[in-house]
Formats: sequence, structure tokens, C-alpha cells
Amino acid sequence: MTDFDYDVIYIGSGHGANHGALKLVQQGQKIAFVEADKLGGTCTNYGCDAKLLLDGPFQVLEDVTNYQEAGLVGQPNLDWEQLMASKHAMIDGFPAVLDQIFAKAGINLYRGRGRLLDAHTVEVNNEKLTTKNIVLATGLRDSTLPVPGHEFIHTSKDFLDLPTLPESMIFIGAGVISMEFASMMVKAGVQVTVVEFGDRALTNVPASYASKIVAKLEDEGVHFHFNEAVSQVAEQDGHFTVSTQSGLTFEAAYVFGATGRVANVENLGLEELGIEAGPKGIVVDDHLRTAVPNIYASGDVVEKSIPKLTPTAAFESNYLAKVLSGDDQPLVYPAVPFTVYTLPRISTLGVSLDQAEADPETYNTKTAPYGQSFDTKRDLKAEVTLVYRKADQTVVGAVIYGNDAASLINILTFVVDKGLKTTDLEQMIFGFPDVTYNMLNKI
Ligand SMILES: Cc1cc2nc3c(=O)[nH]c(=O)nc-3n(C[C@H](O)[C@H](O)[C@H](O)COP(=O)(O)OP(=O)(O)OC[C@H]3O[C@@H](n4cnc5c(N)ncnc54)[C@H](O)[C@@H]3O)c2cc1C
Ligand SMILES: NC(=O)c1ccc[n+]([C@@H]2O[C@H](COP(=O)([O-])OP(=O)(O)OC[C@H]3O[C@@H](n4cnc5c(N)ncnc54)[C@H](O)[C@@H]3O)[C@@H](O)[C@H]2O)c1
Repeated sequence: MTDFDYDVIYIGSGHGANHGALKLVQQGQKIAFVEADKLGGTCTNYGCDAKLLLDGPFQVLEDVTNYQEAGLVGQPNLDWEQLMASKHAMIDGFPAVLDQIFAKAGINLYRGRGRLLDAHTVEVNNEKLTTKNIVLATGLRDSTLPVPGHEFIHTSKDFLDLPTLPESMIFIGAGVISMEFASMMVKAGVQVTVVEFGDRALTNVPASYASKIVAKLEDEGVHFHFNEAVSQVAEQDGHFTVSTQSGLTFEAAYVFGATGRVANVENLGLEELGIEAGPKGIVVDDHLRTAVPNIYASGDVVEKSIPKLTPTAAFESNYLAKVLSGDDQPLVYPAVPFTVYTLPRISTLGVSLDQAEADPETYNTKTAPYGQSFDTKRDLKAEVTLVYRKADQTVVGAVIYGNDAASLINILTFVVDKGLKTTDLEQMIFGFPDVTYNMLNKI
């Protein structure tokens, strides 16, 4: 039998890699990470964690707004620089903590860009490492808009490090990232304009709920322009002009772009090994295996139809730990909750409304406002839509619009995943008063 340096080399050290790696090293497998940037990947350093830290005070401002003329007068002041400093104080220390965790676990770390030389050799900084198996967990990056002046467009990484607030911002794209950041910026008093190529925002939530958040942000002062393709960005004296193909121009002190994320598949040596990959990711089978049987992919870099999220990356990483320990079960995803962290949040789960409405023989839906209650902190427009399987009234999907949606959808994940019905919930006792009790009562 061939002697390899490692049992598994992971290229990338984000959630698509580290959950499974920590399991395998505990089982005695010899593991290495190859990481070109900060340990922990996007979520830890440039994504979810940083975003939620910055979003915290804006949630408070949202609650304060809801209580105006109902017990609170006036708004607290936002200090963005202080907020950014507190974000740095927490986030900047994560890679060092992970470094210690990985070292203590016995995982070797190679800092640099990894590349496959053959099915069992990874090259990093001219060093050749041999390995029995390889997991590609290289993630996504923000795409670059192919227009003149694209260098003036800031990315999500830049935004999450924004040292001072500009007085005006143009957001190119009305997808998840833009809508989350625009929600914060309008509350911070920044003049916000959103320019979107398509005819609606947030294509991954039902249109009726995307319209709700657009209307809410418009009420707060955001200007939306749909069906507009950005054709150029120009700078003059530190001010920026964004032009569209139809001839519109917008001016602002800061231009932000979030027009989709593309897979990090270049210069990995994939083509040479016959591994199929493109901007949507690496093509895998139902065991996350590429065309080369001992090379797998995990996390955002996998071409897949489910949302590209931290929990789905972690799920795949854990699944691969089983496969790499000899389990041969194919990958089956449970229901995936997905929350857009706008203010309020929009969460979706399971069978979508579009799917339910297209198949009325199989599904029925019920929409229930739950915000006009004593337990929702005056989140008056909060609403849940449930999707039921008609035959037995099992809850199979949901959409929640409200400040508590991210937590509530996790409760419904149990309901949907375990195939529960109203009659099952009637056999349980939930704490009261609480928004969870209120929402579960609508089922
Ligand atoms: C602004 C933003 C907000 C987000 N918010 C949420 C959220 O609220 N909830 C949620 O679930 N998800 C969110 N996400 C998505 C989440 O960050 C990703 O789903 C998650 O990070 C995927 O993990 P991963 O390990 O697959 O990839 P990544 O975390 O991207 O890790 C890939 C790693 O591979 C490294 N790498 C790439 N190429 C090479 C190479 N050749 N050699 C060595 N190393 C390499 C990279 O440096 C990186 O560290 C957000 C993303 C962004 C950008
Ligand atoms: N809450 C979360 O879980 C969360 C948060 C942030 C990011 N993410 C991750 O990031 C991804 C979202 O990234 P995103 O917001 O960049 O992509 P997206 O696909 O959600 O939105 C991109 C938007 O840009 C628009 N667009 C494209 N070209 C354009 C142009 N030339 N002019 C104007 N608009 C244009 C598209 O029509 C689309 O609406 C998610 O799929 C997920 O993987 C998740």
C-alpha cells in the first residue's frame, strides 16, 4: 500500500472543511489544511459573523422605532466607528483562536494557495504534499461587474470594514447582500439608492415578501430602480457616478456592488484532472465526489441547488467525514432554513410558496399575521405563511416575515424535518407568553 503524507488534505479552512476535519483527526486520520487567506473562511472573517455583529444595534433601532408613541421617545445615537471597533475586537481574533484549536487537534496547516498536481498530490508554496483523499472547500468570492470603472465598486469585504459612514451610497444589485446592508445603512441616515438589473429584489424569497421589504425600505427613504443594467462607474473628486444602459445616472460618495458570488475554481489544476467546474461550482455526485474518485468538494464551491450557506457547508463537511471513514450512504439534505437578515428578517424553509401554488392538488397554504400581539414587541407587520401537504396536513414549508423570523424558522425546522402535524403540536406544552408560542398557535 502507498504511503501518503496525509489521509485527507482540505484546500480551504472554512465551514466546508473544518467540521469534518475535526471529526476525522479525532478518529486518528492525518489531516492538513491548505489556506490562502485567514483561517476560518468567509463566514468567520468576511461574512455572517461580522455582519451580525454590525447589525445588532440596528435591530435595537428597529425595536425603538416600533415603540415610538408607545412608550419610547427619540432614538439612541449610532456611533459607527465605535461599532466597527467592537466588530474588529471580536472578529480579528478568530483566526488565531482557530489556529490554536487546529494545532491542538493535530491538524497541520500550510499557508498558501493550494493546487492539485495529480489525484494524490497537492502543491503549496512549491512544496508537494501527498494524500490519500482531497476535499476542495475553496468557497465563493464576490463577482466583478464587467463594466468600465468596476474598480470603484466596493465588495462585501470592504463594506464589513467600512471605517466611516459615507453620506450617500449606491447599491448595485438587490440580492441578499445588498438588501441586508442597505437595511442597515438607511437606518444609519445614509442616503441609499439601489439599482437592480432584474424586475424585483431578492429572487430567493417569494415575490410578495420581497415586495414587502422593498416597500418598507422605500418608506424609510431608499430609492429603488429596477430593470436597470449598470453600464459604467466614474469617479470625480472623490464622488462617484453610476450610469445605466437606459441612460440614468446616480451620484453618491460610495458605490457598493453585490451582483452574485462565483466559485473559486481557477488555478486549482481541476481541468488537467478532468474535474468539471465553472462559476457555479464544482460538479459532484450524490457522495460529493468529483470525476476523480478520491477528490471531493464541500461547501459553497459545490454546484448545488440548495442555498449556499454556512449550515449547508457544515452539513456537507460532516457528511464527508462519514464517507471518508468508510460510510457509503448518499447525501440527503434535510429541509434548509434560509434567512435574509434585512430589518425585519425574511426566512424561508422547505416547500416554497411558488412550488405550493403551482401544485394545488398536493399543497395548501395559510397566511397568518402574528405581529398584532402583546408578545411581538410591536413588530406589527410580522406574518407567517405555512405550506401543508393536503393529504394529511403535515407542515412542509414556511415563510416568516418579522424581526424574530431567524429564530422562529429554526423552531419550524424541527416541525418540518420531523414531519409534525397540528395534532402533534397539540400534544406539547410551550412556554407562554412568547412570540414562539404565538406563532406555533397559528399552525
Ligand atoms: C457578506 C456575507 C454574508 C453572509 N451571511 C451569511 C449568513 O447570514 N448565514 C449563512 O448561513 N451564510 C452566510 N454567508 C455565506 C457563508 O459565508 C458561506 O456559505 C460559508 O462561508 C461557506 O463556507 P465554505 O467553507 O464553503 O467557504 P469559505 O468560507 O468561503 O472558505 C473557503 C476558503 O478557501 C480558501 N481558498 C480558496 N481557494 C484556495 C486555494 N487555492 N488554496 C488555499 N485556500 C483557498 C479561502 O481563502 C477561504 O478561506 C454570507 C456570505 C457573505 C459574503
Ligand atoms: N443571509 C444569508 O444567508 C446570506 C447573506 C449574504 C450572503 N449570502 C451568500 O451570498 C449569496 C448572495 O450574494 P449576492 O447578494 O451577491 O447575490 P444574489 O444573487 O442574491 O443577488 C445579486 C443581484 O444582483 C443583480 N445583478 C446582477 N448583475 C447586475 C447588474 N449588472 N446591475 C444591477 N444588478 C445586477 C441580480 O439580478 C441579483 O438580484 C447567497 O446566495 C449566499 O450564498 C448569504
